[in-house]
Amino acid sequence: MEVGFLGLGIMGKAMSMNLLKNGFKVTVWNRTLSKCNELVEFGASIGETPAQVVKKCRLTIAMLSDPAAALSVVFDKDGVLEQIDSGKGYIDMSTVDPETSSKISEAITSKGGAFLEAPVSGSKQPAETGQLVILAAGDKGLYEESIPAFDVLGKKSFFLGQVGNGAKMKLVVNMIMGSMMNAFSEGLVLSERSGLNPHDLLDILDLGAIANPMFRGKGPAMLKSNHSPAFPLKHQQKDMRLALALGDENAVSMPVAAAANESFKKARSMGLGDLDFSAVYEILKMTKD
Ligand SMILES: NC(=O)C1=CN([C@@H]2O[C@H](COP(=O)(O)OP(=O)(O)OC[C@H]3O[C@@H](n4cnc5c(N)ncnc54)[C@H](OP(=O)(O)O)[C@@H]3O)[C@@H](O)[C@H]2O)C=CC1
Ligand SMILES: O=CCCC(=O)O
Repeated sequence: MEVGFLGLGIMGKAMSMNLLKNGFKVTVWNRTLSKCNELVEFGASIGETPAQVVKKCRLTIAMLSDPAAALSVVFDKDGVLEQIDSGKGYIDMSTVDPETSSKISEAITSKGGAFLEAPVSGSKQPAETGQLVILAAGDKGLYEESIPAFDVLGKKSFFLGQVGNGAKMKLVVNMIMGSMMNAFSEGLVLSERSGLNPHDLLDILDLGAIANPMFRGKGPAMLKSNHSPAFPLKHQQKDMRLALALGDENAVSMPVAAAANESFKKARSMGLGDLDFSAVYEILKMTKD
């Protein structure tokens, strides 16, 4: 199957590589076109614009940084809208808010195309090994047609109904994750400052009711101040902001998430946005009496 792929950042590169390795023909585009070269070495073709990719492929997947990028790739000159038509599908796997997703959906479907939002849970390594969790919503027919690709990209796909539900689910999950990362970081700092060995804390957490892959996977690197980016902090802060807006719309009080968002914002303002979101630990560590 010929698949187009727009956006070759941390996630898009790993996902498109996975499709190539599993026998899909892939045509890639990235705003910084030089990032396509590595994929070409593995057999990908290059589309010079999003429109060219859509013209060539029946299915096009996008994995872009944020709502502004997702909208730009669809609506700007040489964008997806110029070539989408009936018989073609567009799948946006970026993490965006439901309003952005709905805007894109309306534009695509008004030109006869099919649209699916399909944000993912899971980071760089699950993207490399095809272990993502796919949170799809929108056109059911396109979802079914996309299952061979989703089976390569993920370990499980959910179809959540109408457009917006995938985006909302993803924001809820990441809101919880961002809050957990803050609580975890505070716990590491508290253990160190109160004279405990934080490595003992990691071992104890891992044996108890709140053991989880995030603490297990990131804890040891955090204690070495290694925040090599798997999930950039700037994207986690974007997700907290979008989740808080969803909370506003639904009159849900979220003081824990709001506090976590402040920590991520502070970390961004200190230039840590391109590091892993675990770097929020560094700003909590800086707080002194
Ligand atoms: N990293 C992770 O663990 C996960 C990330 N996500 C979500 O997936 C999406 C991608 O994340 P990730 O790969 O980490 O992000 P990166 O920052 O590594 O990549 C972002 C991509 O978006 C492109 N881009 C940014 N702005 C624009 C624009 N205005 N027009 C066109 N392209 C643009 C970048 O192009 P260029 O190379 O030119 O800068 C790049 O291809 C985000 O929505 C993120 O929240 C979801 C699950 C996990
Ligand atoms: O959006 C990013 C999610 C990262 C993860 O699920 O580990």
